[in-house]
Amino acid sequence: MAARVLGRAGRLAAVVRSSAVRLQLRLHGSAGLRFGSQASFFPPLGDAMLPSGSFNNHVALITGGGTGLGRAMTATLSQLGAQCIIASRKLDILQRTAEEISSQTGNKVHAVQCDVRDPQAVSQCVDQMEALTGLPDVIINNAAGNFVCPSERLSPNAWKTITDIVLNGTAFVTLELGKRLIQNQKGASFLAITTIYAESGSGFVVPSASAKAGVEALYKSLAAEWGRYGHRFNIIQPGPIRTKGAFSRLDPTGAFEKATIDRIPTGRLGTPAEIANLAAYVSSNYASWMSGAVIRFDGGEYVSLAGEFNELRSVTPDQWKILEAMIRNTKGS
Ligand SMILES: CCCCCCCCCCC/C=C\C=C\C(=O)SCCNC(=O)CCNC(=O)[C@H](O)C(C)(C)COP(=O)(O)OP(=O)(O)OC[C@H]1O[C@@H](n2cnc3c(N)ncnc32)[C@H](O)[C@@H]1OP(=O)(O)O
Ligand SMILES: NC(=O)C1=CN([C@@H]2O[C@H](COP(=O)(O)OP(=O)(O)OC[C@H]3O[C@@H](n4cnc5c(N)ncnc54)[C@H](OP(=O)(O)O)[C@@H]3O)[C@@H](O)[C@H]2O)C=CC1
Repeated sequence: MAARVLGRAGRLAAVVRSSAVRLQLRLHGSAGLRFGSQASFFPPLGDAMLPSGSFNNHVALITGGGTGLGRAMTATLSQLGAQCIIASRKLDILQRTAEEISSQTGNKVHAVQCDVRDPQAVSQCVDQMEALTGLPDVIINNAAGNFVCPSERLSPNAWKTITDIVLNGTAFVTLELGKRLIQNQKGASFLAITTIYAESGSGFVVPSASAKAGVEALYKSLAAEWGRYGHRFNIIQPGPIRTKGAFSRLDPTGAFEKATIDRIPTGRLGTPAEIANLAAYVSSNYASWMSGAVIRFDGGEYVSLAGEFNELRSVTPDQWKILEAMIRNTKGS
């Protein structure tokens, strides 16, 4: 009897061992489900989510509002009734965007040239804004600079350029407006756009990772300190959303796009309209109890990269039968 049981166990172990070799071969050949096919479960919606008029009589400043995600946020806020000011270095681009959005929504978008690295330029930009619209109700710190680069190739000026735009720029805009709003006893919503690797850090974008982490510390700190002046501070960490500015500097050949999509559990990149809806909600009076929040908006990419067993997604149901048998076969060993 014992010999029969041992014989059966031995045969099972042999089957399991040879199946395991086949399984390993197949895994190295990346068998299994294509993760990207899941996108059909998660179609993006493009229309504005909040009720029309949600930002009537509101003024919004969006840095980097001429392009990419900043442009999409400006379009949504403007559609919902806000008077917007967009600020960055390239006045021609700002003016084109402002005219296009104003003509679509019927609400005025103002273009103001400003390099956020220069505190004097920021102060002049706020002077200009005060004259045009008065102080803002909504501030979105969205302007950024970034490029992929091995850290051993970074010059001091490369480091300074990125950290000046991202951390110092955000601080200059936030402090200049904060002080004037406090003086005028006016409350406001501040939102910073960071990135998922502000939390984890990431090689090859080290100045950006360091500066974005600093922005998160700044916003969490001010959420605690300036609530007494009527100010809310929140953070959105976007995952990959195709914009010319980001993709041309982070994946210039396009070689990494497919692998990026494959690791996102919702099987696709985000869209500018989706983050614009989230930014509008966070900046609106519907979110008046939200402050100090860090909202990850990445289709699940962060947790997908973090979990060390997540690669097991490529194991097929048949392969699981084999793995399970192998694991059960360890009983008593
Ligand atoms: C596994 C790979 C996965 C790929 C995934 C696909 C994509 C995923 C997307 C996910 C995105 C996540 C986070 C995104 C964060 C972002 O912030 S994206 C926004 C990007 N947008 C911008 O950067 C717009 C603005 N950028 C610029 O204007 C410029 O790029 C710059 C350089 C930031 C600033 O311009 P400027 O002031 O004119 O500066 P320069 O004088 O040109 O340069 C200053 C110094 O920096 C050095 N430099 C510049 N470029 C590089 C480079 N590519 N490599 C190394 N060094 C560089 C330059 O030489 C200067 O230094 P020196 O004076 O010492 O020479
Ligand atoms: N797209 C993505 O996948 C992700 C984006 N993000 C973040 O989203 C935000 C928007 O990025 P995205 O729209 O993709 O990229 P863009 O390059 O389109 O946006 C960056 C904006 O910042 C402005 N800017 C750059 N330097 C300065 C400066 N010195 N002073 C003032 N404005 C400046 C640029 O305008 P100008 O050149 O006229 O100055 C531009 O409009 C950024 O904060 C980025 O870090 C985060 C994670 C993922």
